[in-house]
Amino acid sequence: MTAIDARVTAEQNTTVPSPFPPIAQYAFLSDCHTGALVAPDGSVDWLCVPAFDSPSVFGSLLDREAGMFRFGPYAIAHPTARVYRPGTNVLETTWRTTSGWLLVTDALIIGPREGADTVTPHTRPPADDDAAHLLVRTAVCLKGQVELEMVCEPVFDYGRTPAAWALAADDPSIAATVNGSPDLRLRSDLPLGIEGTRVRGRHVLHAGERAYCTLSWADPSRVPPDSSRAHAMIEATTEYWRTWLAGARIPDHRWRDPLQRSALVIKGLTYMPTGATVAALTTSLPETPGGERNWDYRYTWMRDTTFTLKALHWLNLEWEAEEFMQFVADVEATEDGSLQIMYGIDGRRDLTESTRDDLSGYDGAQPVRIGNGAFDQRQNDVYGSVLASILLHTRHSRRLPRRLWPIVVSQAECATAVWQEPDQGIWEARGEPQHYVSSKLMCWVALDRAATLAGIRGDSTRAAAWRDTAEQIRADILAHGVSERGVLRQHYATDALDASTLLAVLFGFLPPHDERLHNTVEAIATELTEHGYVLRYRTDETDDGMSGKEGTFLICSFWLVSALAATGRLDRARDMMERLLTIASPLGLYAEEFDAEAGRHLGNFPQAFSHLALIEAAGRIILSELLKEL
Ligand SMILES: OC[C@H]1O[C@H](O[C@H]2O[C@H](CO)[C@@H](O)[C@H](O)[C@H]2O)[C@H](O)[C@@H](O)[C@@H]1O
Repeated sequence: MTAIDARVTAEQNTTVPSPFPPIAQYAFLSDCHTGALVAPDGSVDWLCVPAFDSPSVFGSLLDREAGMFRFGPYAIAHPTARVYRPGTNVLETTWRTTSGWLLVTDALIIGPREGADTVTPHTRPPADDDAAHLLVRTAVCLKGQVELEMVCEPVFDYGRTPAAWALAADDPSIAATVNGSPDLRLRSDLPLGIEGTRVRGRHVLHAGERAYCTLSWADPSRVPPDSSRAHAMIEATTEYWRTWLAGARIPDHRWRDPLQRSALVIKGLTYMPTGATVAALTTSLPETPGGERNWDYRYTWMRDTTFTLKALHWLNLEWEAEEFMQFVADVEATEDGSLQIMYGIDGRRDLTESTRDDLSGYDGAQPVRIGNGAFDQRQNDVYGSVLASILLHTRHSRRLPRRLWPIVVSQAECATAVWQEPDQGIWEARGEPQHYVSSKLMCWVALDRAATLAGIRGDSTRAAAWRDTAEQIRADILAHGVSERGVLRQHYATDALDASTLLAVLFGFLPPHDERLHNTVEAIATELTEHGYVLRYRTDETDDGMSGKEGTFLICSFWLVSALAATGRLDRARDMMERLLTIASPLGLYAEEFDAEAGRHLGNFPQAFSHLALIEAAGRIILSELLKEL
């Protein structure tokens, strides 16, 4: 049975339909300060303002009582079609009712203010002139007539504080919250009425007629006063995204659409004020349906972001690398000079985790976590991720910025100091520390890249010392990290497999023809897969401190594609890539995991990890195809 067949069967067998839409049914909007998830019925079920990691005002994603904002035809829940405007994060939803057709367009507004210079692909937008802190929703009746409904019911602080509204005394088309944090301002050309904690508007549109509503949480001067300005702002936002995307070098290939969508998702997960990226838009979408593997991903992991830069590099998008290097240069290291494994998007260090037991969780998956307890973990792969991206950036820009050299030195020293120590590993296991092979091989990456950087800087003493340490690490891994059958292990005390050892291929730890690499890739492809998709490890073989079985991990599946391509098995790589592309959400998005049994996405959404690995996998195959043609 294919994954799609399984999904159809699972849906047919469901007797009581869940009130929560499947994760993959959500559309993603972004203004590079925050993002929204729009359900198929036209309801914004997730929005945190003003920033990605702020408390939610619309939190129906995690509890049906925690706030929503619907704009669509009255009493109709299923749209006819949903698409992004090509090359943008602007959503268009088409509805067919018994009496007519309606088109709704949704965007979080981003781009230069009116009158400001147009943004060109490689020019940074003027400071804080990027997001209008405004959600704009427009509707046009395409045919016949349609009764349009708007219901706006925010609940502040993750569903804790219902909104109190007041209509503006001088303008009844404006409703503002009077107890909000921040204050919200709703404007529409529909007649507005306050019903307790919600504002509602309803109106019949005839063919050719338009309507709009906007919700703002900052500067009221940027709120469009009428439908035509609302429409113009959506056009400007469309232009903004297309202009940004035009700066990417995306090959003219059949995978152009998924590559573009992935680039737009990653850019949409970037917090423009600091250049940090969030790992995903959401918190606590479950990795195990109904289970406890629920995490808050609205933070910046050094690992995730540096992998992101590597992916953007494939698309020649270097501006983001420049921004993130500045973020790295600015963040505060810990006392021993090491970087934390993750930070807040504003660079803050304390991400203490708490649970919100008053929320039902997505489809009953509890707890809902705010903050992430992994923030002070020791994960020794981080130094390698950071140094690999500094080297990539240096090669691309043909210079090693002076401000980055102290980071090179401190990260190389940290890797030297810790590579022999056990850690929590790349998967942030909450069990006992172990000698994870992928952590050690990323320490090898750290010293290998640091040695190259020292050579570029002309520091031959450090270059030689770091090269020497890199060789010691390599020897240690080959002595203790390879099982008797010649496969890289998860950690030194087990023969269990772990998909993170595929990083040995991706970071060039051994030459591509090395037998141990081939054995590892084959073992993962055949023994660590479900329906052809890759698990990061088997939860029954690994103590990660959690209960419940999780889905297959999408980054690992794309890593396998990259590894197959890098080790010369191009046909298999291509086949697997095509299969992975078929399981994208209807709008081309990926969550963190895929439940291959039930054919559904699991975990936080959309997830940078999955999209960045898609870009690298596609890039490697396309490059190999080109090289073969030469
Ligand atoms: O599975 C346990 C851990 O899961 C999360 O970590 C995962 O997401 C991170 C962000 O994308 C990624 O960097 C890491 O490699 C993944 O394992 C969660 O954030 C952890 O707290 C949790 O222990």
